[in-house]
Amino acid sequence: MKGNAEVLNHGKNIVLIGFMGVGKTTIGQLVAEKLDWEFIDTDQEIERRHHMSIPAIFEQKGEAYFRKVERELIVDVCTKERQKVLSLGGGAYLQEEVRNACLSHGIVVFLDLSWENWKKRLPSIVHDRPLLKNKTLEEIKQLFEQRKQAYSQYHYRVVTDGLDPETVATRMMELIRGRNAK
Ligand SMILES: Nc1ncnc2c1ncn2[C@@H]1O[C@H](COP(=O)(O)OP(=O)(O)O)[C@@H](O)[C@H]1O
Ligand SMILES: O=C(O)C1=C[C@@H](OP(=O)(O)O)[C@@H](O)[C@H](O)C1
Ligand SMILES: [Mg+2]
Repeated sequence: MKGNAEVLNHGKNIVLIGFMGVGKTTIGQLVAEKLDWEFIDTDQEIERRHHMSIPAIFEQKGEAYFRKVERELIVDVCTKERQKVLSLGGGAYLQEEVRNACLSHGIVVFLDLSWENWKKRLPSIVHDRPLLKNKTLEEIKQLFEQRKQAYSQYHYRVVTDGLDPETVATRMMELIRGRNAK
């Protein structure tokens, strides 16, 4: 499977989108390993460049600053790079410029998880997601529902309910390959 860039999308970047905690970082890393492509997680890259954690950036520089940096990074990668697997932060795709860059230059894969299964992950992810802190479950559910609209623009959707990360990654690659083979 490795080094199969020309077969898979002619080397177009693969972009993972979806709500916080659905598995973009985990699955993106796995897909990149399988393809032997470079993996870029926008949050990890922003943390690396700032020598700060995402919660610290939100707290000290504000969300507007974070959104600007995130947008610029994604547009840059989408327009200048190839053979990258790019996992976005869950809120990035709400910005029109981000959606346009990803959809026109990359293959966008939406990781979809039901609310019922997502809820079970909340305790393990809440500590480093500033937007989930100090919110009731009902408020988080509203955010989950509101964001569905933005995530509806994609090339492929993978429903991840009941699937372990390895299975999700394999399914995602089969989907993309299938399209390319047509
Ligand atoms: N398919 C899966 N099944 C079970 N747990 C998962 C799955 N994908 C990710 N996780 C777990 O869910 C949490 C959030 O995953 P992460 O990759 O950080 O999501 P995101 O980048 O979308 O916020 C992590 O604890 C991760 O281990
Ligand atoms: O949905 C969001 O607005 C955010 C999602 C996070 O990334 P993950 O989706 O990887 O958790 C991170 O970018 C930040 O906490 C904001
Ligand atoms: Mg992530």
